[in-house]
Amino acid sequence: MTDFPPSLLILNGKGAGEPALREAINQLREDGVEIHVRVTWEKGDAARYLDEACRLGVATVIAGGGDGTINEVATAIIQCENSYIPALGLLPLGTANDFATSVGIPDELEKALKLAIAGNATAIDIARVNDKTCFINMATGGFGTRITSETPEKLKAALGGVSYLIHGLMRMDTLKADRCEIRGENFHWQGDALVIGIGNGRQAGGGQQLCPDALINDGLLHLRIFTGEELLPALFTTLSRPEESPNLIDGVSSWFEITAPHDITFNLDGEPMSGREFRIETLPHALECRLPPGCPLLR
Ligand SMILES: Nc1ncnc2c1ncn2[C@@H]1O[C@H](COP(=O)(O)OP(=O)(O)OP(=O)(O)O)[C@@H](O)[C@H]1O
Ligand SMILES: [Mg+2]
Repeated sequence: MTDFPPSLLILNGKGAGEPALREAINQLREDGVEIHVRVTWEKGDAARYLDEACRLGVATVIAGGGDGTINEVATAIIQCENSYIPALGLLPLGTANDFATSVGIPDELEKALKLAIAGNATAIDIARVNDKTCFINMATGGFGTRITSETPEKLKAALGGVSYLIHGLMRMDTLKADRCEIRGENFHWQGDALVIGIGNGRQAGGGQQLCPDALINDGLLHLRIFTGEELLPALFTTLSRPEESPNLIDGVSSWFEITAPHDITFNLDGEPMSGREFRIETLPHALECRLPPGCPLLR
């Protein structure tokens, strides 16, 4: 175990109190593994800790948290100007953990931690929105957006991924289609959208497979639009039997442009961003990530 390369774990403060994690870290250290731990309090902390990781020269920066934490660490990695850039490791400690779940990170904390430190580093894509904000997993707009961005923190903590769906059902009064226009390579669509999913990864909102064929290292984004003509019934048949639904529009492109006459809120890995114009593009092979063998999201 002593030949494990050094790493720095960036732990989201929300999940830092876990005694099993302390135990697992202590065990690794006893086995001679060099592992630094830093805890975040607010947005921006992950980027500051990445600077420290570079100074320490660690091989891996582990994102300990949910999709939002992975997003912050991955964004900091691709913006890093150091000559040696650490790989990303994943330790799922969030609510939905959609990215980590879909790439096959083990549930068991100790196994996930070992994989994060010593797994094979593979180049993966990231998506960038309006030349600035990134997402590594999914951007969801419309109804799904409201589900995630309005789920109260406490409910999230108590119910895990399921709370996204329950909260969405409680807030059916907010269900409303958004008119928009979407362009991509060989793609153009205009109409009323209920949910828009744009995926580098496949699932969002606690297990909803919005882009079931997406791969994270193919340089492409997968788009799925749930059209709004039939509102609620459409959404439920679509989520349960996607292959039979007349309410789905799919597209694949390395970029998409979305414009709307009213503000759309997109959730980028679970963190909201509003506007009327979005240009989303992939940055192919922008960072290295330690993934399990046979990861289903690699081509
Ligand atoms: N100590 C802290 N307490 C509360 N929030 C924090 C803390 N540190 C960071 N954050 C914020 O937590 C958010 C990211 O949370 P994250 O996505 O990792 O967990 P989650 O939302 O519970 O899980 P998931 O996205 O997988 O459902 C970011 O907005 C970040 O700024
Ligand atoms: Mg989150």
